[in-house]
Amino acid sequence: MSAKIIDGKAFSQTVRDAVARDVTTLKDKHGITPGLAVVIVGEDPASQVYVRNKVKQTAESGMNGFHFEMPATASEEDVLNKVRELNADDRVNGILVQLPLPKHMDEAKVIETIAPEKDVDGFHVINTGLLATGGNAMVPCTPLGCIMMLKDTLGDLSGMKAIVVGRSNIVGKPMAQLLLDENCTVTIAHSRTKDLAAEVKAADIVVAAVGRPEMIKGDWIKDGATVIDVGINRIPAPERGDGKSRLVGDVDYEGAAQHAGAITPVPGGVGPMTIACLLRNTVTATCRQNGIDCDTLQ
Ligand SMILES: Nc1nc2c(c(=O)[nH]1)N[C@@H](CN(C=O)c1ccc(C(=O)N[C@@H](CCC(=O)O)C(=O)O)cc1)CN2
Repeated sequence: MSAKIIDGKAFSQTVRDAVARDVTTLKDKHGITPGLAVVIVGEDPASQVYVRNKVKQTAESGMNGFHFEMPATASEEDVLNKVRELNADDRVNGILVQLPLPKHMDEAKVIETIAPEKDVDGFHVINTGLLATGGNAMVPCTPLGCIMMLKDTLGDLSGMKAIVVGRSNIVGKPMAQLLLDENCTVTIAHSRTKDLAAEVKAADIVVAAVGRPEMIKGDWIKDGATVIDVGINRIPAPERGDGKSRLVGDVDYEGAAQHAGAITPVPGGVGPMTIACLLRNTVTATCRQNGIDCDTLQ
């Protein structure tokens, strides 16, 4: 068996095109230009790349972008004050503080300071609570992108067995919730799970979000299963001979592609969908703040 490759780069472009159309309608019919504020603290090189892409794609979609860079030496209070200022700014519909934050800051405190209706990351406890109880939540971008790819690939997910490997607040837990909302039978696996191979083998849908390079082996995958690899791990690549590293996911891609029906690559799978969904969430937040039904925009 050779798996269909789920092209997150191409899919994210269709999401961004739809967002750009919605932004045009918001401007033309409602006189509103959505605004997204991105705050980065410190100089983590990967975060800088992600934020640069967010800022660029915000502008390309026709939204207003507000970009704030703070030094790693900034105090927690400086960051909280920036968030408070953005909460009060009517031009700003969405606020995102890039993670991870420097070690001396309490990430939860920063996230809980963002106004829940502007929390386009969906990390605020109000939004995680709404997601868990079937309310009108802002849904975290990476799980949202994963569920969109799964529905696009498989259609109705109802009754399927899904496993989420990883239980982080920003990916694993909301992912499991979204799969449950699609009527999947969901297992959440983690470092203490016994016989992970057998648990994965039973699943029609495997979402790997464990943060360990190629931990999920190819022969664990059930024939025909759909594999969504959230991992982005940079590992040494001596075979390149140029001293550079390479990116791999949490799944042994070559092995898994022999068994899976469909699989996301790394790079070019889940990653690009994360930023597209951030833009989608900013439009959603703008609509909700202005009493507009988002479904009427297209
Ligand atoms: N406030 C947030 N912080 C972080 C989030 C988040 O959703 N909100 N997620 C990640 C980082 N992230 C977005 O912020 C992100 C990660 C990866 C990609 C991506 O497109 N990856 C590419 C590969 C990029 C590379 O070469 O390194 C891919 O997978 O094709 C986009 C966004 C943590 N922080």
